[in-house]
Amino acid sequence: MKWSEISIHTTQEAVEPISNILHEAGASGVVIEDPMDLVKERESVYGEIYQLNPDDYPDEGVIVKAYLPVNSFLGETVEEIKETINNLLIYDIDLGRNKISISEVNEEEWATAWKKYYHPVKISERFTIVPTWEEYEPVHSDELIIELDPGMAFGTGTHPTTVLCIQALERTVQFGDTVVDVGTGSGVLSIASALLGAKTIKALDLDPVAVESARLNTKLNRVHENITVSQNNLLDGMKAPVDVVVANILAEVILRFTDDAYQLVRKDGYFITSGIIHTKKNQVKDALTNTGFEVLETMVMEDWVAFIAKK
Ligand SMILES: C[S@@+](CC[C@H](N)C(=O)[O-])C[C@H]1O[C@@H](n2cnc3c(N)ncnc32)[C@H](O)[C@@H]1O
Repeated sequence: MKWSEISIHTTQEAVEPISNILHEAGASGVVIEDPMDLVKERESVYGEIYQLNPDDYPDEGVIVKAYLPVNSFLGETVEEIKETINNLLIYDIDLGRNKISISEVNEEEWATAWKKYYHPVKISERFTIVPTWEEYEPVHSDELIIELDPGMAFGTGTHPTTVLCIQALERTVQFGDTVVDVGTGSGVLSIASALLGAKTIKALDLDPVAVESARLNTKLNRVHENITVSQNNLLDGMKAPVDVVVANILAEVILRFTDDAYQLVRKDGYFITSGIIHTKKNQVKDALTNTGFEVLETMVMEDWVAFIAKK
């Protein structure tokens, strides 16, 4: 099959919403070329493998690339993507150069194109994310390893919004807990919860591709007996009090279900929210407080914010 590569030169702030737009338009995977990745301080003592080539990165801004199958709808799809990206300006999202280009790649190139950017990364005190195709020897005996093949779903585990969630889970999840993961993507947060000792986890996503990817990854990590993956809109139909609800979704989406999360979480339980761009921080914080949650912690990484809220 022929694939078309759509390449968007934008800003760090716009990466997340543009990635979502590309996924929703049916893109089969997203590659992010952020020059910040080249200068980030790394804790090399932990033995991660970094093989980043500066030639692959822009001098300024960020390039988001996605792959679309070449078919008779391609023209319309690209126009729709351009229009939806331009609409982000309404939300005051800086699009930078907003230069969009298209080129053709064959399936073989596409299958490996994004993998070269993805290597084992130690993302928190305890967790290291390891792509399934890499060999990795744990450096510490108490290190927790998440093996991932995100495939077409969001969630390589290394995006700041995901890292913040995993760090928040480390601080909240107790042995035997019940966790609901809203917008599970590759399943990474559910897998992290299971490795931290949660007993019953519900991993939910609207996107059937994510559901499939999460199912595969829960098996790869041998935690599938604790995790039920289902296609579901937000918290629709969820009952029984739970200890932790975690959601790494855009701020606009979080605002839609803070009330449902409050109903679902038991007293003294937690609601972890991430995916919040800095400019939307107060809006989400106010919504959490107005619903009845107490915001215990505000965590920040690059332009992203996450909250640990308690009922
Ligand atoms: C930013 S990704 C997070 C993936 C993963 N949890 C992580 O932290 O890396 C957000 C996910 O939310 C899903 N999503 C978006 N809207 C949703 C909705 N209304 N109900 C359930 N899932 C939704 C998307 O399909 C996507 O997989």
